[in-house]
Amino acid sequence: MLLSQQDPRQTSTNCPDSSKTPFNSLERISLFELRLNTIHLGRVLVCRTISKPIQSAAVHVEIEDPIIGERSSAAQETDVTTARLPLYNFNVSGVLGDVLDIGTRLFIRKPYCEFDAEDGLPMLRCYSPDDVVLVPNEQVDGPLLTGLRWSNAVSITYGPPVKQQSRPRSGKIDDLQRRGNEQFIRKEYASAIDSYTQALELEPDDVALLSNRAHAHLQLQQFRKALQDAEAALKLDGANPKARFRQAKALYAMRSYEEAWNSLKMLSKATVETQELSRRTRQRLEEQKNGRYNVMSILHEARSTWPPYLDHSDYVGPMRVTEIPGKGRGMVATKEIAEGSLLMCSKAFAVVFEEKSVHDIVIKIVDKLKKEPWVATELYDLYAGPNMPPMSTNCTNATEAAEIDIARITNIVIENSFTVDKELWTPLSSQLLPHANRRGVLDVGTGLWILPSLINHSCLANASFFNIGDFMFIRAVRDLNEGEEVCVAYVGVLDTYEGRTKKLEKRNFECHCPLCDFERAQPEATCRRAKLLDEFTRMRPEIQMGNVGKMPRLKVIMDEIRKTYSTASATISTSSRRGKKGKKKVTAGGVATTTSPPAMEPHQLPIGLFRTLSAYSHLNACLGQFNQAVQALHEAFEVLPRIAGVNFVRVDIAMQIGKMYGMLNRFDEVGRWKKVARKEFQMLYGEDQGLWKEYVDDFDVC
Ligand SMILES: C[S@@+](CC[C@H](N)C(=O)[O-])C[C@H]1O[C@@H](n2cnc3c(N)ncnc32)[C@H](O)[C@@H]1O
Repeated sequence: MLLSQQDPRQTSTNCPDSSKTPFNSLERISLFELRLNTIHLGRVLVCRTISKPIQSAAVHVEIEDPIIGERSSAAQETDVTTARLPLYNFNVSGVLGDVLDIGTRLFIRKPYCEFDAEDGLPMLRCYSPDDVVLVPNEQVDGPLLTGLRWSNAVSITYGPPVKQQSRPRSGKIDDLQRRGNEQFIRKEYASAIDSYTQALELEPDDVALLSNRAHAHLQLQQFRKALQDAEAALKLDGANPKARFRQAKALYAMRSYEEAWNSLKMLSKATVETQELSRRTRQRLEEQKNGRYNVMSILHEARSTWPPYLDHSDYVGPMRVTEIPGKGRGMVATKEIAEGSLLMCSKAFAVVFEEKSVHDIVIKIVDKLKKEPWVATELYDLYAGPNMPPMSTNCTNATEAAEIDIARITNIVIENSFTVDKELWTPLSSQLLPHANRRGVLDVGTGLWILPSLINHSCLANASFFNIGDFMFIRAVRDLNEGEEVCVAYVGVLDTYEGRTKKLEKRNFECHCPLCDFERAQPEATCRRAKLLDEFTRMRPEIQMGNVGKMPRLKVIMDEIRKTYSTASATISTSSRRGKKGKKKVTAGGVATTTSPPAMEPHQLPIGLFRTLSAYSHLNACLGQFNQAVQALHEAFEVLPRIAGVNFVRVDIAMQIGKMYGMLNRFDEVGRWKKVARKEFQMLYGEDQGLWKEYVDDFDVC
């Protein structure tokens, strides 16, 4: 509404006016023309209500202007001006909702408009009930109504009531409907559905029954059935607002946001419920189309909801599913993708938030299949292990039961599920870094996500994932070439070759990432390194406690690990240079089969040194030898390139280096390393300022 600011309580005209002045002698004014804080004497506002009235200190209702003149039907919906109207001293004999039903036309004398003290939005005021007249529905014409048309938002036919052509409803149907309604109010939704169904058997074309049954299905989260009923009702009466709203609600719940939006557009935006659903639908479309998520607010949402099942859209970046030789299906980039880009956001198919057995999530999935049988198609399409060939099912009908194959579901969970964290910062850093002890060990659960399940593993993964509640976000941690395979890490790269291989063996495959191939080709050096790291692992608790007596042995272990790499690199081609990008192997099908190469060749990545360097830095810091401590951290940062799965460690290390420089009064370096940490952080979580601040505050506390 366009409003011009004037002095409070100013009158717009000197024209004498009283509550007795006949309406027909007043000049009509539109909402659009109203000036702020002005009593428009001699004027009358003709409008109609577009929401149900709410009774508090005043009766509150929303109104809209009529459409004046010829305008296209597309313009009608968007050009209509609406406003809020509190009616004080408005005494009603009878049910308020009946007296002031949606679509009631009002004449308002001396309209006055001001800003609401609470929310600062403009609204109309009407203190005297004599200044408001309700125009009966039957009255079509009259001087003030001449030439007025209304928007399509509220579909009401004005004029004398049309004689119903349809045959009268039998008393039995009325009884069944009443029973259904009572059951609905008692939240006995299944029984209500039963009653409406019995009534519909007698009268299949009853709009109210279909719409009510849709409502009951919505309560039971039987969205497809709700949609079927709402659509059947709309076929009989396309202007039925309840059926339309239920159609939109079902479509929203089924994550068909575009269709939900189209449905909402056909409906009045007047009610609070409709407006709220429209707002949420627009947000979901923005997320789905542009991958724009407010991560911080999603985090707040997850922290204030239990269980944190969140209401957000899925997003898929420039990637496609394709066959990857030796790996089954996988995902590849369809164009060059910059590091830090969001690749995917996905809502879990099923999730348990506490540490529970596989059985618990299987039960959840079975429940879901019973409620929404059509989701079986995407579930059974997932990899179910080497001994279970793919199963195709095409369960599209809401009433059709999905085949419940417990053995297959169990296998699918084992092969595809991800661990679920309750908080964002992974516990990995607190295990590795003695200084970093933030939120402690996190409660973990298990989740199954459909599209992320098609992403294969690499120890040198280029995509990292994290979850907030039941939402998974996946980002590229390095630049990706077009056609390059997108991989996440199923196991941590800081584990030894043997450790990683054993874990992957359980999943029935052997990893052929450049690091695994390199370590496999150097069995002696790899085995020696594993033994040294084993010894280090045993010493680590004491190192973490600050036992500086362990320093000499730690130094020996570190030097020995360093040697295992120099032996290996002497026997491996030394043609690759530091910083050189790896080459893609392109198959006949044109698909790159390598994962994104890290900045260095594997034998130049002495990743196994990382943990000892970090521990060595810690002991030096305990001795107050900050120069040596910071030097070791620098090396730790160098030996661990940006690899998904452990990249949070780089954020931590960069922060540690900054902190250490602070001890040395090198404040220029403090700022520089904070920037480095910020960049690493953005690779994982995007550019959310609030999230970064929370992390920094957390870090400063420890
Ligand atoms: C979560 S699924 C990944 C999608 C799967 N490739 C598919 O076709 O549905 C995990 C399975 O994919 C295969 N896989 C994943 N990463 C692999 C890799 N690096 N090398 C070989 N097979 C791999 C293994 O069979 C593994 O058990």
